Formats: sequence, C-alpha cells, structure tokens
Amino acid sequence: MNDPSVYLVADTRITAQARERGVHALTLPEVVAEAVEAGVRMVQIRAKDATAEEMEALAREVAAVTDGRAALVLNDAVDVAVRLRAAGVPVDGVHVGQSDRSPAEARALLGPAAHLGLSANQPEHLEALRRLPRGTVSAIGVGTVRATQTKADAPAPKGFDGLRDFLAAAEGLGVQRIAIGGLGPGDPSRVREAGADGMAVVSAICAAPSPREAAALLRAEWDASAPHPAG
Ligand SMILES: Cc1ncc(COP(=O)(O)OP(=O)(O)O)c(N)n1
Ligand SMILES: Cc1ncsc1CCOP(=O)(O)O
Ligand SMILES: [Mg+2]
Repeated sequence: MNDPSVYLVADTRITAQARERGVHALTLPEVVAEAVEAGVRMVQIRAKDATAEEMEALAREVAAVTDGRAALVLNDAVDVAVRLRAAGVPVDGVHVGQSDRSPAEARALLGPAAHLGLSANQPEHLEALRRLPRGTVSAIGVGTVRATQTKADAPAPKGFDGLRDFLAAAEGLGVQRIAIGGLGPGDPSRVREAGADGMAVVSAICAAPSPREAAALLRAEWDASAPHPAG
C-alpha cells in the first residue's frame, strides 16, 4: 500500500513562482528530488496549465526522479497515466476531483492495481463513494483544513474539528484519508489526531526556501506524533 503520510503535491505554478521570487532556485523535478531524499513517499504532479503532452513529458522526468522510491500520482490526467503505465513508466495512478473524470471511469481505464485518489469534502461525496464497488477509490483528499492561496476554487476551510468529523464519517469505507489545504510544519500531530492517514501539502514544500528541510521537518514531525486509534 502507498504511504500518503507526508504527501507532496508538486505544483508547477507555485514552484515557478517561488523560483521567480528567489525563494529557491529549483525546478519541479528538483523539488521532488529533495523531498523524496528527505522522506516523502508520495508525490502528485499538479500542472494545471499543462497540455497532455507537457504533462507526459514532466511525468517522465519526475518518474525518473522518484524511480519507485515514492508513489507517483498525476493530477486529473487519467489518459496520460494510462499511457505511461502501459509504457512501463513508474506512474502509480491519478487524483481526480468531483468535476474531473468519474472515479468509476478512471478505475476502468487504470485497472485494479493503480492508485486512484478522489477529492471529497461534502457528505454527498461520501454517499456517492459508499455506492461504488470497494476498491474503486484508493484514497480521499479532504479539505481544505485552512484557507489556501494555492487553489482559487478550493472548498471552504473545515478547521481541525471539521476535519475530524468528516474523517470519522469516512471511516470504514476502505479508503486512505488524506488532509489537504493550508497545512505545514507544526500540523502533523493535529492532522494525525484528527484521524488522517496523511497530509498533502503544496506551498509548505514547493514554496519553502529549502524544500529538502521543509520535507524533512514534516517527515520528522509526522513520525514523532502518535498514530490515531485504529478503526
Ligand atoms: C490529495 C489531494 N486532495 C485533493 C486535491 C484536489 O483535487 P481537485 O478537487 O480535483 O482540484 P485540483 O487539484 O485538480 O485543482 C488534490 N489535488 N490532491
Ligand atoms: C490542490 C488542493 N486541493 C484542495 S486545497 C489544495 C491546495 C493546497 O495547497 P497548500 O498546501 O499550498 O495550501
Ligand atoms: Mg482535479
């Protein structure tokens, strides 16, 4: 099973912005390399401006970096993931949102072994998930926890109490539960206490002066915090 505990959503825009502002001098594959070396075990490529061809080229580059050391997931781009997997490139799956390709269709295209993440932030999203065959969705991304500048159309912040309640409602659905939105250093223990299997971050790593140090801190904080009770 993939390890989503510290999940880097590597965003082309946020990374380029940090580079242009002199926050760091790294390209997206370099940010991923530092994060994986620091202990990140799951990476998503989020390239909202990319064509399918650009996503494919970037995914090949990032896959050469992750190279089986971290699970690699593509944001939205089901067809690209299917193509790359067929070509033997180590891409593990995709993350889709509520207005992207449906999970049933994505699963049919990807096959049973791939990772399929789905955004879920409303009770009706969990109802729909309950009606799908087990194994259709591998993980849900739940957020936002706090407000974020990274996604213009992000759902409203739930806070940690709202996160806990939503994750509890998703218990027993057989999916990993990943918190997202406005998270960073200092948060792993609260995310874990709320019942999440992982936390996904964009700016906390992509826009940090040292993505390596930022990732290492999140890794250490996650590992040092108590696991939530099983159930
Ligand atoms: C882990 C994770 N959770 C949620 C999202 C958001 O996906 P989506 O709702 O499709 O929005 P975009 O990222 O496509 O703008 C995510 N990417 N990853
Ligand atoms: C992709 C996405 N989906 C919900 S919030 C979000 C962006 C999270 O970015 P950040 O970690 O910078 O707040
Ligand atoms: Mg999407």
